[in-house]
Amino acid sequence: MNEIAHEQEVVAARGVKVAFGAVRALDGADLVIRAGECVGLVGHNGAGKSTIVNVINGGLTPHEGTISYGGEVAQGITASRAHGVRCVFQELSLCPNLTVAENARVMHSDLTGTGWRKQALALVKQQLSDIFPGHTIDCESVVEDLTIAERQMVEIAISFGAVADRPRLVILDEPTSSLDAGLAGQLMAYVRRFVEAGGSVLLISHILGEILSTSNRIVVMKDGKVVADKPASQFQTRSLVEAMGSVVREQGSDRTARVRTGDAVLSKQLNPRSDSRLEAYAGEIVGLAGLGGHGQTEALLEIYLSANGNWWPTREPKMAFVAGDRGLNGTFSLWSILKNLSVSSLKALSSRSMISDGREAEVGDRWRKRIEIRTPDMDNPILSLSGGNQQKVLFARALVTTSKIVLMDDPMRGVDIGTKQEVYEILRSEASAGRTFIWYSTEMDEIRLCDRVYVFRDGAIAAELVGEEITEANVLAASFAGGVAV
Ligand SMILES: Nc1ncnc2c1ncn2[C@@H]1O[C@H](COP(=O)(O)OP(=O)(O)OP(=O)(O)O)[C@@H](O)[C@H]1O
Repeated sequence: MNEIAHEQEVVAARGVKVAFGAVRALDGADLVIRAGECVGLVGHNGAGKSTIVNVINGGLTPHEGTISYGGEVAQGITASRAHGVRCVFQELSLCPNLTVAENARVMHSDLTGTGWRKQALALVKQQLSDIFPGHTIDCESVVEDLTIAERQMVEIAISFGAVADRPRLVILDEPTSSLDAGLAGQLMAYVRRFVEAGGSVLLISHILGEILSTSNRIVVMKDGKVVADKPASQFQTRSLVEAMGSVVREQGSDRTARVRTGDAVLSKQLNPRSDSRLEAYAGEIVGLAGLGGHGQTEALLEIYLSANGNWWPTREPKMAFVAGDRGLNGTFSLWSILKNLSVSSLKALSSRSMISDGREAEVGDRWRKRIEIRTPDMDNPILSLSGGNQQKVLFARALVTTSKIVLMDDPMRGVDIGTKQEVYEILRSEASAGRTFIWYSTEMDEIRLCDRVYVFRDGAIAAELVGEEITEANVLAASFAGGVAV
């Protein structure tokens, strides 16, 4: 590869400061990205990663510091686009009421003329097949009919696509948060090919394995500053976690020893066409695994609706639900952080139909400390929180209820490793106290924490794994037709 091209600076942010009221989102951060490299960007929730992305992408003007593209100081979205910067945002940004091809047109303004629709269709199809060979997305469908994983794939494909000018830097903010391991692997392989051909990628992820295996260089942010910037080969998981300011904890293996007692607290026939019955017992953590989009979310929704069909709030709801697609069905975007947290327990926080402000604030304060929701004030709007911190609020919302069963739809999307470890411990202690969790996860590390796992394939349960049978090999074998779990 050309050594000069390697050294070429695509984007440089120097001494960048951005404040939102009292919050210093960026406090003098420096980030340089050169041609032909994948830079991994990691840091705790609220460290400033999405903010620096917005600055580089030209959507946010820094209060101090400079941005240069190819050595030329400039600002704004037009300048960043002109220099080949593309961004796949953490909160996906496709227009839901347009088709996949129409969304490609929105992103690529040079798709013009009478044949633009055909061209757009060809562009996305080609790009999707290059990145995710074997995908089954219909590019003529309207985006709101796609699953969250498919939307993520489409947005990635559109960003890497080239019409007149090729992308020079593609920023991927949590690109695999909704993708299963197979799709995530395909994307990481494509990133490596793109970088080898001279392109640049800024990869933000809380899944440290993919950062370590894909990046050439890793930048660690903490509290709005860059605290480490070294070749990826000089980091291992432990040193990376420590650089982020967290502590690596050993995962206990006691979950495998759990003995089922009493009657099932949940027993549900899922798919009338098959004999898929999902059961759960008090104190169990039941995992739903398999390739993404094979019916796990639908199963959770079916279970939830069968218990809460009338939608009336009750003092002791039987089940709570942690949404994975927080933008679509998780957060109330015009409400405060506190109201978003307390909305599922209003009955319990009220006396004589009046909500007790004091009790609500006390609950908010307790959970803010327990899972470190990073905000100076719980009355701030929910959208003032970083993505991972919003997800923590949704998690707290479910745990605050007295529900005996908690359904979780891939709830750790974008949550940092320190908090994840905290949440895993909360799950264990709540399960020991008799709560039941039914947990769909796209991460194998989380599936391993479960007592029992149902592997889904084509909308039905393909296998049930217990204790030591819960291995990646068995989950993968059961995920594909013809595979046999041992
Ligand atoms: N529009 C906003 N208004 C107020 N505060 C904001 C706004 N956007 C970001 N912040 C704050 O700036 C800080 C940095 O947020 P940012 O989204 O950059 O973090 P992050 O590192 O991307 O976190 P995550 O891993 O959770 O995505 C956070 O404390 C966040 O609450």
